[in-house]
Amino acid sequence: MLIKVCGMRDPENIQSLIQEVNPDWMGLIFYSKSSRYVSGDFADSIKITDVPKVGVFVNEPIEFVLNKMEEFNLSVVQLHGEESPEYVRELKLKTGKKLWKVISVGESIDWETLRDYVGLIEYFLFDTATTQHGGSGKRFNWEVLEKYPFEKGFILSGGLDEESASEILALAGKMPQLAGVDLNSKFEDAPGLKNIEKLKRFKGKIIA
Ligand SMILES: O=C(O)c1ccccc1NCC(=O)[C@H](O)[C@H](O)COP(=O)(O)O
Repeated sequence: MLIKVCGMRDPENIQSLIQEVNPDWMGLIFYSKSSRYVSGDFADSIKITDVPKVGVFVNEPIEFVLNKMEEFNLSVVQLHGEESPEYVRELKLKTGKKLWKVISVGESIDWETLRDYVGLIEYFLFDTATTQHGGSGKRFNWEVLEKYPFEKGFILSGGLDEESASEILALAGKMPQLAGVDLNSKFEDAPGLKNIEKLKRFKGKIIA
């Protein structure tokens, strides 16, 4: 089970995360309305950190994404808005990097609307629908995923906490497409500041 820790920005907290948790990815949020927004002030120290970095974007112009990829040395782009398959195709052509498409989950999902993304992305990321786009701290009803019709891997997100570990493992037992989890607000002491002990405990439960 792969682990992404999202909403990082504090250089000391990032160093502790890398040394003590060693996640598969660290997420940086480039959505200016988020309380976890990463400004350019942090770029020099974050750019050189030794962990794959996922940039989180909400309906941004492609040029903005390209600039942040360069500025922060991003390995993955997570598209957290209403970006169309055409937008994703263009971004893929221009960057050649791995792209994740977020699907905001409410009561149900119209799976056909996801089909055009399948050949373009590395993973879908399923997150709880919210007017703030992300970071709600709320779980969606995972039963919605039971009819997931693709082989494409996905990342589970939305309000995951320490107590979610056993249910995540049970879901992974039923769904081999579940490649990883995305951890955020339930592991924070303050927006953008993660509790390293909580993350370590969670990792201990989820990684055999
Ligand atoms: O976390 C935010 O503030 C945020 C705001 C706007 C768009 C995306 C955002 N977060 C991106 C993520 O991938 C989060 O980890 C995901 O939404 C889950 O967050 P949480 O429900 O707090 O676990």
